[in-house]
Amino acid sequence: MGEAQRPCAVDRGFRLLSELEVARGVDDLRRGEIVVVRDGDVALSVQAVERGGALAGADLLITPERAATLKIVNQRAAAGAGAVRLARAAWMEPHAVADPVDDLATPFKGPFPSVDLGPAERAATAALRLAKRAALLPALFVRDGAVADTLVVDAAEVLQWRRAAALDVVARARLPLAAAPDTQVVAFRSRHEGGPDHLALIIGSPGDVPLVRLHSACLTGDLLGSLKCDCGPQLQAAIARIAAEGGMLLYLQQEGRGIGLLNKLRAYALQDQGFDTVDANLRLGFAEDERDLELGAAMLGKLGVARIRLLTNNPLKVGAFEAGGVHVVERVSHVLPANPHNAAYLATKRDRQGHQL
Ligand SMILES: Nc1nc2c(ncn2[C@@H]2O[C@H](COP(=O)(O)OP(=O)(O)OP(=O)(O)O)[C@@H](O)[C@H]2O)c(=O)[nH]1
Ligand SMILES: [Zn+2]
Repeated sequence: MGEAQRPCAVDRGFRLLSELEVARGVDDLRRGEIVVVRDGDVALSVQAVERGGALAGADLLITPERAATLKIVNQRAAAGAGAVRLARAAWMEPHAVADPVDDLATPFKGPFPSVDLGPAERAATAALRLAKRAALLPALFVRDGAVADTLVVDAAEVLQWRRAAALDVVARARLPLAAAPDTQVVAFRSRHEGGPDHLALIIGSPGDVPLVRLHSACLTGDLLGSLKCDCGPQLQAAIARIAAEGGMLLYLQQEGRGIGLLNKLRAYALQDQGFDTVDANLRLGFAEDERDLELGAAMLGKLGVARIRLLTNNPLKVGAFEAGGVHVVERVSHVLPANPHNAAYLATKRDRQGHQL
């Protein structure tokens, strides 16, 4: 598409135009199209190709977390890089490299022939970041060279992109809740993204230092009553508690600690194989927590709130509000009773993620 057909992007300058290209890159990758990251390679999601197939002449790009799971330590990338490139070998099935579901059933022989990325590492890291934003498994086919009529995305733009930097309030309305009839909803949209839309519930009359809960979406827990986590009871208890004194509940659409619903369900399949919630994320190639928790501070900034009491057991959330310019005057513990299905999950959060339970 020519620039003349995108007047609003051009009017607001090159910066916005390249942000839009990043958003298009996310969409293209999700739809199974090839994307080029500037100064890097052609990238295509492994999931876009049928099992057994491959992109001709392409290598594979995976994250350091997935590489560690596959015990790939024979290259510099193991020390702090954001991407690992594997030369394709005849025995290597790309889908099995990308998806850990069969790791235990069919262990790899190896060794994996890794390729030094050199200066292309930035573009490779950016390409994997795009895959994560598209809620795909972070595993890509990569091939040198250009492809005609393909979107070219700027690596720096991908790497510096923050959800919190582009929030707009799009609606504000009354939303009486069963447990808190005096509630208003404020809906936010993340600019340049088709979704997701984040919500703030303003419950009762918040004081100068309101009680705030930052909740991350959990379809299985919030909506279906899953016993695997504590999200549903935490959500309901937070609403009831905030209703008693006035405050806010921020509902972030960052399902599965930011890896998306389908990847969270892949993580659950790994948990059925015996891995805990942290190792399941790492085996899939994600960090243990992929959320952009500074969104919470950005939302409160739009609502004019600078000091809060925060309902959480998670020290990362306290740090994220402080980093985003909202002072956490007090952390208020939010522990709900365990059940036989989530006891191990809660213990992992305490022992491996520093939750104060
Ligand atoms: N990837 C992954 N995500 C999970 C799993 N279990 C729950 N989640 C997600 O974890 C998130 C829980 O977020 P929060 O309720 O904000 O809680 P928290 O980070 O544990 O911190 P608290 O404020 O102490 O409750 C939700 O996005 C859930 O979808 C899991 O096993 N794997
Ligand atoms: Zn949950």
